[in-house]
Amino acid sequence: MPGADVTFAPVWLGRDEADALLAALIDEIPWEVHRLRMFGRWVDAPRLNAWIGDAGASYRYSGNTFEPRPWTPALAELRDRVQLACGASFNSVLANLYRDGSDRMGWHSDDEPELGPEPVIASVSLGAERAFRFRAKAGGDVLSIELTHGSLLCMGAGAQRLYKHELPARKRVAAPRVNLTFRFIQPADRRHELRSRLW
Ligand SMILES: O=C(O)CCC(=O)C(=O)O
Ligand SMILES: [Fe+2]
Repeated sequence: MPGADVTFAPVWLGRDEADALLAALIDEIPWEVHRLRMFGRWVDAPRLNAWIGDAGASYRYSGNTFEPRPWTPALAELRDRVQLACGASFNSVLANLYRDGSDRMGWHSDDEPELGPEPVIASVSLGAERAFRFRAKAGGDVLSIELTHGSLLCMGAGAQRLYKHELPARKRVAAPRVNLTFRFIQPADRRHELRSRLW
């Protein structure tokens, strides 16, 4: 991917560990339906979500402000390992539960101001294998990769600034998939500093 620092480990977790983690997360995460503002209307997100993180790591997207829920035991342990693997620090995670192949996420970049100018975002996938697609904002071909059970995708510099990504529906899939995107939310005072530097 020209200009973007993206790495992918298809078998980051072994099968037994990935199976156990999938079951634990479906059970212990407080899943909810997030309502999103789209083209002036409020709609239910086509998946379940939870925003989890350190106190103060609140996140604004699609017309909402989400206050973080506390780390669960499995997520706190996983965060430490993801930090080592991707070489970055994370204070929060957006958890996505795709109940079956109809659940999906549309084209977007994770470029909200609280993520800072060149965020590192680490994405762990568990459960049903689904396609993940990148498209350069400048145009050109779509790049598709299969996000396997137990895989780790690190999206670094350039990935959000230059590209959009999506998780399209895959109707034949009946099994659930959990995806975790670990993020670093800039503290509120630092956000102010980042914004005022633009003026
Ligand atoms: O489910 C995925 O693999 C992608 C999730 C995603 O792009 C996000 O949470 O921002
Ligand atoms: Fe994303």
